[in-house]
Amino acid sequence: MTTDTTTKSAAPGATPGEAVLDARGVTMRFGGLTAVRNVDLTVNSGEIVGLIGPNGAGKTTFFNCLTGLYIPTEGEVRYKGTVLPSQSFKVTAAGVARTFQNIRLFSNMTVLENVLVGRHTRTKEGLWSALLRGPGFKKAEKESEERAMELLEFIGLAAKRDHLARNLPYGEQRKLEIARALASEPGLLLLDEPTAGMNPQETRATEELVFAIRDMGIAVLVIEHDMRFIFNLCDRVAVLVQGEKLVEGDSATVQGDERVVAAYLGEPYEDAPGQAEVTEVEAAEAQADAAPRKETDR
Ligand SMILES: Nc1ncnc2c1ncn2[C@@H]1O[C@H](COP(=O)(O)OP(=O)(O)OP(=O)(O)O)[C@@H](O)[C@H]1O
Repeated sequence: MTTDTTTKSAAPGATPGEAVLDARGVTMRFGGLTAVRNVDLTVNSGEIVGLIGPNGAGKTTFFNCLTGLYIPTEGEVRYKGTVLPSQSFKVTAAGVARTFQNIRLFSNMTVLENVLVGRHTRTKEGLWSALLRGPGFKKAEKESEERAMELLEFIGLAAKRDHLARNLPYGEQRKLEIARALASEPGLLLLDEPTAGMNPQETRATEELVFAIRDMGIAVLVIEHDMRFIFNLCDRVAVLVQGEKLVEGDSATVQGDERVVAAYLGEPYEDAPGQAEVTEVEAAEAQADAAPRKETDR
């Protein structure tokens, strides 16, 4: 594989407690369907924030708006005070990394190579330098490999550095995705259902891993359906229902909120959308399903 180079830093670090992510009024429409409506969300440095909601609530769409996969129809997303660019590789270079709901590894590359790929936004050697493999390139390549190995040690996959990604058990593939995201040296990590398909033991290990990532100084925003995982892990939890933020608060507040229970059980709650709005959304969804979808992770 080609790579690399000298480490470049992302945006300067946020002061403890300052907003790392500040999303304001984010709205995403697909034709007549409003998948995300006027959502505000902040993630402060040192925080782990959870984003929950029933299926189809707009969680992944919101993530896609934060990471440049979608350009929000309305609203603004700032990372450490600066408006994020609208292309995903620039968002990663700015300091926001993510994993996907469906694992997206380079399955025919080794574990180490997958992590090295994640470092490309932090390297600055040009094409000629890489082709000529001069001393600058070799030094940078060595540094990059050392950093990749540190990350593999951190997530517990160093012994499998030369295994093909596709031969790893499912839980380890998910860990490798996290290591690859960390390789871009982010200040904010977005995890989309990191424990999907994991057994309880793997889920507990992932919980520990996310705490360790937070302790490294990386703020975390996580989508997850596993409520025990979310409520153990998160300093704050926001609940999306039908594209809107219904509630936000600490775990106890959210768990005790009857509107959240109602949203999950499908029961009506005060100010719930009326039947006319529900019918409108269903019609728009049917129309969106019939239309060709953009080639993204959904
Ligand atoms: N590219 C797209 N084009 C049209 N509609 C879309 C697109 N992506 C998502 N949607 C619609 O937007 C709504 C929100 O979907 P989204 O995947 O963001 O929800 P989610 O909360 O992540 O769901 P889940 O928990 O099932 O993953 C759904 O009605 C979905 O069908």
